[in-house]
Amino acid sequence: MTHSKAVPGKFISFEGIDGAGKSTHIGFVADYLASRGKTVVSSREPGGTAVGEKLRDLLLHEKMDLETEALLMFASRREHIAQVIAPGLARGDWVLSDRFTDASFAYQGGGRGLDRAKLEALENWVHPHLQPDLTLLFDVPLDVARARLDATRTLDKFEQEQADFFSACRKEYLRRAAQFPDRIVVVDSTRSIEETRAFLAQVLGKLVA
Ligand SMILES: Nc1ncnc2c1ncn2[C@@H]1O[C@H](COP(=O)(O)OP(=O)(O)OP(=O)(O)O)[C@@H](O)[C@H]1O
Ligand SMILES: Cc1cn([C@H]2C[C@H](O)[C@@H](COP(=O)(O)O)O2)c(=O)[nH]c1=O
Repeated sequence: MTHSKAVPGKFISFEGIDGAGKSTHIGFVADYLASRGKTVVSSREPGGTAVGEKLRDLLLHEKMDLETEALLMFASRREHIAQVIAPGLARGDWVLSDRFTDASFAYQGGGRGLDRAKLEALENWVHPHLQPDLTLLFDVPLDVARARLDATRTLDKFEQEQADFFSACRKEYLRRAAQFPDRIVVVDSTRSIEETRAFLAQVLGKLVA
């Protein structure tokens, strides 16, 4: 339990560079948990609330100053915690979030080069006592992620970034996985969807037990 006050619910975040495959597996995780009697809330960042979805639209489509981008990510997060995450955990739900603060360290910190101390200050302000119970970091080489994205959709502002940007994001994600080994589980997302599901079931089995 990584919340300062004991809460009955659990919080799982899903991370990875764009195209790594995390969104594909959130539905599987939700079904797995529901089949074991858990009430599941699935959400995302930026977004997850009415205000957050408006911020998401700005963040994914408008060019802006790097610090504005970081601040808006944390503004969306603050609203998400207040409206969705904290109430869900207090009810005893299992809250699944497609991205959380590791993404700010990876993208605004690693990818864009924002000073890590500024991100830590924002983290300490916005959620001083809340961390996910488990973070699933979907990891793939850049070329695999890019091929998956190119095959599927029109690219947003972040997805249009170049390889060196994603390389720096991935490096920061993996650095954080090494820093927080008890929380972050690296998922080898080069494997097939079926193999990945089997691995996720093993990881979740330990948390549900
Ligand atoms: N293990 C896998 N093997 C092959 N294809 C996969 C695998 N996982 C996901 N895909 C495919 O890759 C594409 C991107 O997956 P997905 O949308 O889950 O990525 P994502 O990490 O959530 O990306 P984003 O962060 O940009 O939303 C989808 O078409 C999905 O079907
Ligand atoms: C939370 C968060 C997200 N981002 C970026 C990462 C992605 O490129 C987009 C979200 O799109 P997705 O398809 O829903 O994953 O936003 C970021 O840069 N910083 C953050 O804190």
